[in-house]
Amino acid sequence: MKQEKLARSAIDSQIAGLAGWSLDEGLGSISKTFKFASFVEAFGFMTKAALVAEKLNHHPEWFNVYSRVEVKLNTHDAGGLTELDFKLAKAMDKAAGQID
Ligand SMILES: C[C@H](O)[C@H](O)[C@H]1CNC2=NC(N)=NC(=O)C2=N1
Repeated sequence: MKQEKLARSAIDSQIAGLAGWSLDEGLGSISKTFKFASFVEAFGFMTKAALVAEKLNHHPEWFNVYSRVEVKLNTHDAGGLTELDFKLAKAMDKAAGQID
């Protein structure tokens, strides 16, 4: 399904409903750093998030060191942010909430 790139107004209202996510310069992506109590918890989060990402066919750019996971979301096919990025962001927040 072709995803439409969101306009600034739609991005603003979507980000207002999220906690801890920030809009990157150029409005091309959103980012969040998740912190956990241990590497095992961080990796558990990544495992949960990976399964959701695969189901959505929408994949994060992420970076992990020990208990920290830095996540960046965008839709490369659309060259910007789409509904799918916000869907995955919410699913990742949920996955993180199930960890600690
Ligand atoms: C061919 C395949 O469906 C596409 O490349 C999908 C896969 N996962 C994706 N993930 C993300 N984040 N953006 C995309 O545009 C995207 N496209």
